[in-house]
Amino acid sequence: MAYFPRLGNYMLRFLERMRPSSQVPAVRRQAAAVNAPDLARDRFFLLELPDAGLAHFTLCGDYGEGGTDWSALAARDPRLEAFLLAPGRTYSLCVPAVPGSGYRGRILAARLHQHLLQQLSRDPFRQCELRRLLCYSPDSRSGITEKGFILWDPHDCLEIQRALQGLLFACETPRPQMGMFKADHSGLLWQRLWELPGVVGDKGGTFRVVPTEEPPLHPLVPELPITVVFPNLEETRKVFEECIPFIPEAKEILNLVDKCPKNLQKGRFPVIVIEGLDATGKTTVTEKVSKALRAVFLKSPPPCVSQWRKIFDDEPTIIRRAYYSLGNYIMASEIAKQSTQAPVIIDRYWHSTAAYAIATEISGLPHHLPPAHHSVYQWPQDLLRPDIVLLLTVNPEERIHRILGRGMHKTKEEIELENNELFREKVEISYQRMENPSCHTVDANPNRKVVIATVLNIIRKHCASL
Ligand SMILES: Nc1ncnc2c1ncn2[C@@H]1O[C@H](COP(=O)(O)OP(=O)(O)O)[C@@H](O)[C@H]1O
Ligand SMILES: Nc1ccn([C@H]2C[C@H](O)[C@@H](COP(=O)(O)OP(=O)(O)O)O2)c(=O)n1
Repeated sequence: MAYFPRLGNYMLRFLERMRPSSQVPAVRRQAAAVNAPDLARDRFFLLELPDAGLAHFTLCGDYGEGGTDWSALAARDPRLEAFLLAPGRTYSLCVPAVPGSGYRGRILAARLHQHLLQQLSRDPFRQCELRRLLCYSPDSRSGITEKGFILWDPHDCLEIQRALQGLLFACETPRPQMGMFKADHSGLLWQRLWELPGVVGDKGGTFRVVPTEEPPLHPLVPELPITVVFPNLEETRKVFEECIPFIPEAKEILNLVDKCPKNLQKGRFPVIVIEGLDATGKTTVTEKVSKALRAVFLKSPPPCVSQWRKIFDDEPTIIRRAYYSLGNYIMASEIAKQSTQAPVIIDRYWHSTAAYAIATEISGLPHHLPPAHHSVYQWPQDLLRPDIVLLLTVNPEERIHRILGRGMHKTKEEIELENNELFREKVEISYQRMENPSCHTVDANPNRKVVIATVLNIIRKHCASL
């Protein structure tokens, strides 16, 4: 018992009980046939497959009541089976929602999810493959989503099972729910939920994994405005207030927000935003263009909050995105002030906050992103608007060439961007769907001189005073 010496024999006996039998017990299947099993209609799951496709399934309770959709029970999805029944052992882990507690519950669940992610990225789990799992209600109005993982251990080590047990025991209630997948003698896929001894309310059981159709909208889309793309300052503020007990810097940032004047007005000079993925040339362009236009150059997040950036970058997305969002509101008061004196050029603003948040949150392929004109692509009503936003785009090879040429320390997100062409595509599509103001796309592949001339040309055409 390398991991949990205190649990001793008790744990060993428990683990022994949890090792699955080679077949789903016949009595269960018989009971299912007699008692007319019901699909667990309130819990659907979404699994991100290795090719970034999404597979959806639900669980069929073996003692359910009500109408039985036998055709659905017989349904099979070869992609799901290939992944969940790969040689070795596949586990599922889902962080339960904290019911009825608003942002507080979401933040607690997000922190537990982040904690599990950190643990599952360490030894002994390094030998395993980890994928995103989402539990959702098929009725998007009624349900709160729960995030989790699928963990594939290609070697089916007892050490991994023990370590997972330890993770569960170490979590406070409500504990994550764990299960593992198994084929019966006819190759049908089942999930067996783990039952924790001594924990009231933890139900085990074996359930048929039934593939379901992809819903018209990615299940996370309806809740984006309360999870990562907050529609206004008041909502963002609420998230940060809940963070104060465990991140004291949240209070300092809220104090800065409170010092900003209300009902900001832009000055008479134009406000220009330069957007784009990392290494598309934003810094190069903003520096040269601000010189040419004698403009004030601003970078977001602003210096008064960027000292805490690392702290918030390490937090779950709900907190991280609230940090960048508040940074924009603080930035707005500087824009209002400076634009009374001179043109203002800004390296990133709201469009970065929204585009990165959407692309990170929505798993799968570009067609899973929220459809064009969705509310998450709209500029917040209470945030000072720029006059023009330019989006620099370069092809993936050129961008990687520039990143390598720069040779600087790369952030986790930059590495992900390099490795993950799909993520890059999703950020860029999200940028291009932004509205009021939308982005003017600039081909930034040519040499610096050409790109700067193009940018100046667009700005001068758009802003008559320049
Ligand atoms: N048009 C261009 N052609 C070639 N290299 C460029 C061009 N624009 C910028 N670079 C180089 O690419 C790298 C990334 O540019 P940078 O302005 O820092 O991008 P960002 O601010 O978008 O991350 C830098 O080394 C920069 O000198
Ligand atoms: N206003 C802003 C600015 C940055 N962000 C986020 C979006 C990405 O996660 C990172 C990118 O910032 P980073 O400083 O790495 O980008 P550049 O180096 O300027 O290309 O910050 C944001 O959400 N809102």
